[in-house]
Amino acid sequence: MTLSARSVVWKAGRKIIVDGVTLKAAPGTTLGLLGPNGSGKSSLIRLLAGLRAPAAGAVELDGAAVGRMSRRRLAQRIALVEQHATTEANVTVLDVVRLGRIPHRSPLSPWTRADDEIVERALARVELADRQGQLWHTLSGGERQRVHLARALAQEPTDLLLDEPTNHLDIQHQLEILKLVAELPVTTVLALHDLNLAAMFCNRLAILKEGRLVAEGTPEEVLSEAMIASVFGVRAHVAPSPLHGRLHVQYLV
Ligand SMILES: Nc1ncnc2c1ncn2[C@@H]1O[C@H](COP(=O)(O)OP(=O)(O)OP(=O)(O)O)[C@@H](O)[C@H]1O
Repeated sequence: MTLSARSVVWKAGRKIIVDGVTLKAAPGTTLGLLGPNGSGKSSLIRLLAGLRAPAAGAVELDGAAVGRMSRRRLAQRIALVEQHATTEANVTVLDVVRLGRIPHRSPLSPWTRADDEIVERALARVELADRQGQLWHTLSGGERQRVHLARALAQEPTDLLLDEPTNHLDIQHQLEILKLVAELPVTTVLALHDLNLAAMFCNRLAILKEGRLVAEGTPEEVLSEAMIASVFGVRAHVAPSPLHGRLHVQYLV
């Protein structure tokens, strides 16, 4: 439930990509990772998911080193949706979402009615219940993204890691998916580019620049005009929205 990175370093060859990041996602938090292209968001998410071993530091889940947990145990706890998540061509939507149940079943345990219900619920949550039989390769980019989120929901994780989960979605689905994710009773870490959506749906934000964590806190603590100028090189006006009260960023070009 508490996923944390302690002084985590990851290198590609000799180049330092994630540079000593210390970060904790408290239970139930929706933590947004923000930063320019190439700042290390995806790399950090893969470290948190246990897909990569840090060159230094540690990633822990409830105090246990993620690197020492079995793949199966890890998959029972952490679900990951990657930025360019793909899957084999000749499978249906239902096949993909059913994959989410694999970590919870042993080779000898039969598929149960409960598994069916979990899969159906996950599909309904992303509004694709009526597409169960459609072939994966015929889906649009946004539909694929929603199917992968449904697969992650069917996994019933305690911790959900999402790399740009809205990049292919129309605005209605961006809002719906982020609302759904923010309301889930799980810890979520998600990489986002849209500062306004981050302010609306995340309780905490972590800002990366050149692999380093340069700010962490509530949107109100972190999303300042000075931070946007220094990290993103963009002038902006930041003020609470009179409509919904969350911070609203307007860019000045
Ligand atoms: N396996 C690798 N080999 C070499 N360089 C890599 C590797 N993986 C990542 N990088 C580099 O590390 C940097 C960070 O990449 P990463 O994908 O983590 O950034 P990001 O913040 O998610 O970017 P974006 O917003 O563009 O998705 C980039 O410069 C990338 O080219």
